[in-house]
Amino acid sequence: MKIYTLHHPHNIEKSDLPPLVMALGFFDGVHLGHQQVIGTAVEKANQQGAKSAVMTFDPHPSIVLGHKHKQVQYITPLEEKIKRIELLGVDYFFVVRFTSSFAALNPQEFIDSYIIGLNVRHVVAGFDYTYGRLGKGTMETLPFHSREAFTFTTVEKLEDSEEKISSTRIRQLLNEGEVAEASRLLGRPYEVKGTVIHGDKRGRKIGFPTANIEVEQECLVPQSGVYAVKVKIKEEWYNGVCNIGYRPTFKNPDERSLSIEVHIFDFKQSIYGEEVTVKWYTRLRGEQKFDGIEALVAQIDRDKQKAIDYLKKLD
Ligand SMILES: Cc1cc2nc3c(=O)[nH]c(=O)nc-3n(C[C@H](O)[C@H](O)[C@H](O)COP(=O)(O)O)c2cc1C
Ligand SMILES: Nc1ncnc2c1ncn2[C@@H]1O[C@H](COP(=O)(O)OP(=O)(O)OP(=O)(O)O)[C@@H](O)[C@H]1O
Repeated sequence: MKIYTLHHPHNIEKSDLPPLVMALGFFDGVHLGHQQVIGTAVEKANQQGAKSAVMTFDPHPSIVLGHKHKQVQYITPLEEKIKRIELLGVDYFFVVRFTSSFAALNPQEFIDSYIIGLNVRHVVAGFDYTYGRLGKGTMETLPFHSREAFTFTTVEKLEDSEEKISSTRIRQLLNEGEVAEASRLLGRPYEVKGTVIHGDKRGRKIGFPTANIEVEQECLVPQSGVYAVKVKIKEEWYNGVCNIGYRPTFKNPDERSLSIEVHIFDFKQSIYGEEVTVKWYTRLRGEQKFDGIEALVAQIDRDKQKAIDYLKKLD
């Protein structure tokens, strides 16, 4: 997949690009709805003998359009989004830097420069796609703004339980710890990349050594609690049980720092500094404050057994 990063105003010549069928959207998560949109673009490109393309933005428009202090947490940070979209067989990927000058373009200017100007012959987007300043351009205004330079396909709403599958809904589910439900809407287990860092080294003393994982600030960590997980270490997947939380049994409330730690089954290697991927399968319980180490250890033992039983069913 050929990747272009565009800063407004871009200086790509139309003649530098082949005829494109382009899917439009932010595509955080590359969920089942997005897969439908992108899959349609790939299919149309094949039919028309054109190349398939996806155009997305970075960072999330909400960072530029107002809610300044709100840090957006991504289901798929850009690198992961690129990887997922490439797997769908897309030929060209455009990331437009979402700056205030780009956001100020009116719908016709956006279409002229970023659609017609990039040699797009067919656009694919969902029923609720909007473009241009204040999102004034919609799929209804697209024929007018197209100047007959391209045709388009509107993808119908993909629903689950009579509700649109959306990035917002998946973020909400992850924030509620509903990782299994989120995974269903994503079409794959939810995963996050991170680095193994040093913890307090208490885990091995209580019989449950854990890999403490530091994740990028911008990626979404599910709600605190205990989860059945798989961890990828040096290209190999292992089963484990993960605690996301503040370890209230050991830490005072004023020391609140979120930790993500995985007790990996049948694993004894030292992996500090390794980059790992965690896939979350199901939430087993919420984090609790225990009266003593013994009660915590007994509970972790039960968590481990539950995770083993759950993950066994998947194999
Ligand atoms: C499966 C699992 C469940 C856990 N549940 C809790 C919990 O409910 N409450 C709590 O205070 N700590 C919980 N912990 C965290 C332990 O307190 C933690 O692993 C221990 O303090 C070691 O921390 P360290 O790796 O920083 O040394 C859990 C850990 C694991 C692996
Ligand atoms: N469930 C869906 N069915 C059909 N099209 C969809 C669906 N979800 C998103 N799309 C389309 O996919 C593209 C990317 O959409 P976008 O990035 O806004 O995702 P979203 O899931 O709707 O996000 P948000 O929750 O932020 O609204 C757009 O063209 C959008 O219309």
